[in-house]
Amino acid sequence: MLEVKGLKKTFKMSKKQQKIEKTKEKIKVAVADVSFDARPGEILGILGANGAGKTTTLRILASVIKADEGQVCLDGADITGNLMDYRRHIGFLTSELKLEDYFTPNYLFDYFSKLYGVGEEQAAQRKKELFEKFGIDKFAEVKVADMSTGMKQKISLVISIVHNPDIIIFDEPTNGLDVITERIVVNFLKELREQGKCIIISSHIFSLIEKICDRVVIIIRGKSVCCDTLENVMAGQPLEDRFFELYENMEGKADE
Ligand SMILES: Nc1ncnc2c1ncn2[C@@H]1O[C@H](COP(=O)(O)OP(=O)(O)OP(=O)(O)O)[C@@H](O)[C@H]1O
Repeated sequence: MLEVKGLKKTFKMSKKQQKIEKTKEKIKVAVADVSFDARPGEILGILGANGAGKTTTLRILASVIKADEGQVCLDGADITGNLMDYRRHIGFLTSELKLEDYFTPNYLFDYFSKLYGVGEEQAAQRKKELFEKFGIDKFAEVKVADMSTGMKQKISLVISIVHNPDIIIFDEPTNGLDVITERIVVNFLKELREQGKCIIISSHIFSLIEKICDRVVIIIRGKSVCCDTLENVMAGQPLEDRFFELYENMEGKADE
């Protein structure tokens, strides 16, 4: 089980950012207080508006950046105790990932398999399976530059899990995808859940969270305001209505 306790993360604001956000504050609190847990065999959805702190939370979880405060524990042990070992357990798909134009899917898959120390035979078998599943096989030798956005997204997804991790962290996994690719990705996430993987996705799309998540964390202005089963979070209402109820509640508190 992955436990996230009291995360806080601040960033220094650039002059440009201060101008955009119309503030003189030098520090941006991206994550103020986030706690939740994620379990094997479930899809946990992190729901929040733009700028709520979802990506920052996932980057901390994926050990790309360090929290200022708080802890991430895997099966009771703080991940900072053995980061290299922890990283073998996780696959991270970030919406910020840019694939270099001149590489091919074949090259990228082999490169990342070697990086994760996956044996050649095992990597070849996994590549065949994943490329077939996502329809990448026909494009295996085509350069990224000549691919559609959907195909690039599928390649990014596949290379993030070359090492068959048991914790899968996907930031906005269906963003920018056409309906067919979205369906393939959603079905794949459900398949991974059946295999007992622990899946954490972030999204601002209510219908996606309602469709596939078992449990939900709602982040509002950097704070996790709930972490419970989808049914309990919804409390008999559409998720969107429930979200705005919690949102208005937080806004009210901020005005006090
Ligand atoms: N490196 C950084 N430097 C300064 N501010 C940052 C940095 N990263 C994030 N922020 C700010 O922190 C806040 C939370 O950002 P984050 O990307 O975590 O939100 P998000 O919920 O993922 O939103 P979105 O859906 O728009 O990506 C935003 O206001 C963002 O501008």
